[in-house]
Amino acid sequence: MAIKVGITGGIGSGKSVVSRLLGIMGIPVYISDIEAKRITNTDEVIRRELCALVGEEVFQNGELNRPLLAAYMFGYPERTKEVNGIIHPQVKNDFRQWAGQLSSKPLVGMESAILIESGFRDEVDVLVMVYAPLDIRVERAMRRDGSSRDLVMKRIEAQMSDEVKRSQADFVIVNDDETPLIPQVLELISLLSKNNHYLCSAKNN
Ligand SMILES: CC(C)(COP(=O)(O)OP(=O)(O)OC[C@H]1O[C@@H](n2cnc3c(N)ncnc32)[C@H](O)[C@@H]1O)[C@@H](O)C(=O)NCCC(=O)NCCS
Ligand SMILES: Nc1ncnc2c1ncn2[C@@H]1O[C@H](COP(=O)(O)OP(=O)(O)OP(=O)(O)O)[C@@H](O)[C@H]1O
Repeated sequence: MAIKVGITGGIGSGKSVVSRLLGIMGIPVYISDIEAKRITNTDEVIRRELCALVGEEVFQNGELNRPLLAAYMFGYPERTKEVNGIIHPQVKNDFRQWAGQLSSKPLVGMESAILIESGFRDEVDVLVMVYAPLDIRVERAMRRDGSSRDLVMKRIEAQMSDEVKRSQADFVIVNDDETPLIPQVLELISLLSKNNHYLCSAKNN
């Protein structure tokens, strides 16, 4: 049975970078943002419920109108809760199926900015928080998405505070543009893979 590692952290903290490093090290990672988008575009129940909540225009030419949904929900906590309530249960089912197919792997990951808020804490065995100071996160997200500060701040307000995230995490990876990132990821992997041996002995083959 694979050990399931949750990777969380606020927008711009560097979860995707950490997930990419894990991927390079042979650890499959379920990227919730990507999978949530795929599921939202293909699941008929989600489509029907989102149309009923937001309006038919939330899908355009069969595809989710992301800027429209983002404008509808971010900045309105009640709306965010309703949208999450439509999408997240399906993501949870999908993650379970995905992880089930990879049960022979020693480690698998699940990345989500809102892993705890969406009720995924119990789906993972170990929770890692990727931390970066707020000002750095905002600058990174603005640069990456070409977004305004206001848009980034609205998303941050829809996410749990770093303090609460940290209190639920087992490990913290600091990604503050100063602390070297790769040694932390390597140490995490080696800690979680104590009984796994990837390297073959040259003598015994
Ligand atoms: C609102 C949507 C359409 C906006 O799409 P867009 O391409 O602009 O953003 P993207 O999905 O790449 O998300 C970027 C970042 O926004 C933040 N974010 C996304 N969804 C949420 C949310 N429901 N609550 C808080 N923060 C969120 C995360 O930090 C995320 O990494 C999209 O984020 C979405 O469908 N969200 C609902 C599904 C969801 O909760 N996804 C998050 C993981 S399950
Ligand atoms: N250590 C780093 N050095 C240089 N750039 C970095 C570093 N960490 C992150 N970045 C850059 O900052 C931006 C945000 O990082 P990333 O996409 O990994 O954040 P995230 O936590 O996945 O955010 P989101 O919640 O929006 O998905 C990206 O453009 C990424 O390349």
